[in-house]
Amino acid sequence: MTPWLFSDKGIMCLKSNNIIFAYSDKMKSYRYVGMRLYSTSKTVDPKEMKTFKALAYKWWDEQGAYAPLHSMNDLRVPFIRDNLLKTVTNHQLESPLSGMKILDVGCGGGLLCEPLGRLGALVTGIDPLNENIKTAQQHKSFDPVLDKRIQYNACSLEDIVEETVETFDAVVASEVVEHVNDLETFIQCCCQVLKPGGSLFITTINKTQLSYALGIIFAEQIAGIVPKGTHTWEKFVSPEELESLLEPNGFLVQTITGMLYNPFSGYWRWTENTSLNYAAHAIKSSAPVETEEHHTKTPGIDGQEASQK
Ligand SMILES: CC(C)=CCC/C(C)=C/CC/C(C)=C/CC/C(C)=C/CC/C(C)=C/CC/C(C)=C/CC/C(C)=C/CC/C(C)=C/CC/C(C)=C/CC/C(C)=C/Cc1cc(C(=O)O)cc(O)c1O
Ligand SMILES: C[S@@+](CC[C@H](N)C(=O)[O-])C[C@H]1O[C@@H](n2cnc3c(N)ncnc32)[C@H](O)[C@@H]1O
Ligand SMILES: [Mg+2]
Repeated sequence: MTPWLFSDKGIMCLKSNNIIFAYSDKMKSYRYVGMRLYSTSKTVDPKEMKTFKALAYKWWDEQGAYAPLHSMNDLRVPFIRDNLLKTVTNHQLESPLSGMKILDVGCGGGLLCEPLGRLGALVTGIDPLNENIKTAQQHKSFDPVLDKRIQYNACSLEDIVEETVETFDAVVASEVVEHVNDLETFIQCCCQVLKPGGSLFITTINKTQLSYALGIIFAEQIAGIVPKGTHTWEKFVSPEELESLLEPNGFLVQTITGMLYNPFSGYWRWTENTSLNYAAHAIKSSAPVETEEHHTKTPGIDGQEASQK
């Protein structure tokens, strides 16, 4: 990673712990400028960061604003585990994901990192918002086993892509893609950090009239299941749009299946109906991507792709 920022204060250097320094020609040294509040990048929307910052210390309140994400673990943890186990020949019963490296992008307070760590996986959780990562760090530190298996980093996906090319067996982006800018770049980065044959797991909200009525009007304005202003319907992603981004960017879609939230019980169930929430599993193709012109393309970011006849 080259942690350089360019600003009206000259070239600034981002050191670890998100502390920003600026180089002073006069003093011939770096001086402290301040703390970075969230990672800026092509895929991070500053408006979204403001929304999430307001709730950054509420992640582990099981009855609070993130209650539906706590109960979603009943579906998404077995979904990830079982699909990953299809790719291995044998596994330990007690820690079936032992040895697997998982990247949880947009991990928030670590609600999904922790159960994946308990299944034996080595989990890297990243989130652009410092406050989320602080909450996640603090929570895992209560459990010495998880403390070793999980590492957190306050950064965007683009920040780590260069140093983690083909590193992970799985990338998870749960309830994240409807909050990102430039979804294609986001998907391309997911592809780059995955090993060939690695798995991408996405859960999100479909872009339908029903998701507007129930996901925004009902869930936010009427029932208060999700805080007001959490979601913007225009940013919702349909399974068709997701597939149309995954397939040309090096993925083979395996499964797309619906999830239905029962607001009375607070629990989720699987359904064939994908008109509200859904989960997707795609595998990074081992072969290079074929483009329309029959050129061989290696997926890259910012349109930097190797092309050969
Ligand atoms: C205009 C207006 C108000 C219309 C509403 C009228 C109305 C209530 C119509 C109901 C129609 C209906 C029942 C449709 C269901 C469609 C369907 C697929 C039916 C299947 C039938 C079936 C199998 C039923 C089984 C029994 C069951 C489960 C019954 C419940 C039915 C029901 C009422 C379903 C609606 C559930 C609901 C309110 C869904 C909201 C959808 C949604 C997108 C919620 C977001 C949930 C979420 C991901 C929360 C986590 C989260 C995320 C974020 C973030 O930033 O992303 C932030 C947070 O704080 C979070 O908590
Ligand atoms: C609804 S929360 C989901 C948290 C976690 N994945 C879970 O399910 O418990 C969305 C998270 O995505 C993060 N996020 C928003 N935009 C992002 C982006 N462009 N890249 C990575 N994470 C992002 C937010 O900071 C927030 O923590
Ligand atoms: Mg969301």
